[in-house]
Amino acid sequence: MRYAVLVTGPAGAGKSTFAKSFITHLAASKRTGHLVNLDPAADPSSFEYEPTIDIRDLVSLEDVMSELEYGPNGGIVYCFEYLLQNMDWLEEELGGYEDDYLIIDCPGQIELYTHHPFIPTLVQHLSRMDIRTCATYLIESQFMEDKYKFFSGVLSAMSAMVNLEIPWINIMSKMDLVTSNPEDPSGGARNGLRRKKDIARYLDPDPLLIATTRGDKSDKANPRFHALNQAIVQLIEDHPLVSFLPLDLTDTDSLEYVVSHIDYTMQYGEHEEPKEPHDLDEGDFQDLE
Ligand SMILES: Nc1nc2c(ncn2[C@@H]2O[C@H](COP(=O)(O)OP(=O)(O)OP(=O)(O)O)[C@@H](O)[C@H]2O)c(=O)[nH]1
Ligand SMILES: [Mg+2]
Repeated sequence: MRYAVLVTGPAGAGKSTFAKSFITHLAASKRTGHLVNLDPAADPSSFEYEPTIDIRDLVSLEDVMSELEYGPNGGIVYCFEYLLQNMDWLEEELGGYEDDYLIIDCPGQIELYTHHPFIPTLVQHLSRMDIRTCATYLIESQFMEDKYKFFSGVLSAMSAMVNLEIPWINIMSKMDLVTSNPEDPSGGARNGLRRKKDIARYLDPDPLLIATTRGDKSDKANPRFHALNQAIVQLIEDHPLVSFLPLDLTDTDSLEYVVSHIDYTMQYGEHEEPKEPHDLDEGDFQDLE
């Protein structure tokens, strides 16, 4: 059985950093993971881990920009379209990895998740290849500093996930930036997240956070804005699809918690046979003699 974890989310959410930490964590637990880079704009010098499969071997953003005169954003969309037309390339690249865990680092372009069928199409191909897939959608903790930004993140997560027929996990990344640090003079109060309870209202989004309170100036200034907020509150209340797992990469337990959720949603290991002693090389015993 093969497994794949798609790492998606808006630009700069910490996808590549999470993917790297994930691989490191698997290696430390003696599990084999492979990094698949699907970001045609990734900077090769930033790879701490050489990806096993790299979209840039198929199509490079630089070439698309110089030869087809695309800008960087249209260029990425073009690269992804090209990938979907050449899925046999990916199938071939993926062919040789049995019993493995693939971590697929995706680009941060929001269009790829909201108005193109890229991820659903990719997911269909993966399931045709008998790869059990789960998706993660990261948004960064700084989004919690601004209620409106946060809810636009929630809505983007919702719009990205509704079309998918695979398990989906939302992750609030960079939690190390919000834990109230005793050395921070504001004690985390700067972003209004002093108390655990406040954070909980974001991780399990409480739509009342954006319900306009009476006496709020914006309420008087623009009644339409108020009506829109009410509609969004209603939408989130009626469809509580989105909640976030906090991820603090400076804390191994936090990463382990997220990984165990991912394993669980994919029912990882359910089909694994216990390893027989003959799976070990004879050489393994020589040291014991
Ligand atoms: N404090 C903190 N910073 C982080 C964390 N994860 C990522 N960053 C920083 O956030 C920035 C973006 O991280 P990336 O991992 O490149 O984000 P990405 O989602 O892959 O970005 P794109 O591929 O450009 O969309 C970098 O400067 C990282 O060092 C984290 O857990 N904590
Ligand atoms: Mg990245």
